[in-house]
Amino acid sequence: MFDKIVMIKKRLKSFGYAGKGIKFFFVTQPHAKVHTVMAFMAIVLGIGFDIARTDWLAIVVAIGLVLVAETTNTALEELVNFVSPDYHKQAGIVKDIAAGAVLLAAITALVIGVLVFLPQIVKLIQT
Ligand SMILES: Nc1ncnc2c1ncn2[C@@H]1O[C@H](COP(=O)(O)OP(=O)(O)OP(=O)(O)O)[C@@H](O)[C@H]1O
Repeated sequence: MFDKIVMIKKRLKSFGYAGKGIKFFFVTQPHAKVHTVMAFMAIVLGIGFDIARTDWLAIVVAIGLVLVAETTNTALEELVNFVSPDYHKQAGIVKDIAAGAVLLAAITALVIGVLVFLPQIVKLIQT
């Protein structure tokens, strides 16, 4: 019983650390604000067009994918800045690849957004 309480406390502490990381991301990264606005717009459009459940799944995955890529990119940038504050070719490659991952996620999200909302917008224009 006591062991279980200790384990639950440890889990809760881990959530706290993760929350600190997410807070750092949203407070320090200008890109976080851009993604938040984009996600908000997608949610408003989804509600406005009353999109299907499967479309909501795609939108939620797209938003999550971009946020996961951006937070991971931020973590890698912090790590690189810590271990290699001076110019180093490999440090640059790590940052470039992490930035590339964000770009890939953003392009995927854009394609999902077009696939979900473009037919709705065309329908709206035609009516
Ligand atoms: N220590 C380094 N050594 C070599 N090249 C680096 C180093 N730091 C940054 N670079 C190069 O400069 C680019 C931009 O790095 P920077 O840290 O400014 O990232 P950023 O994408 O502008 O991040 P942000 O604006 O979110 O802080 C990297 O993608 C990399 O090519």
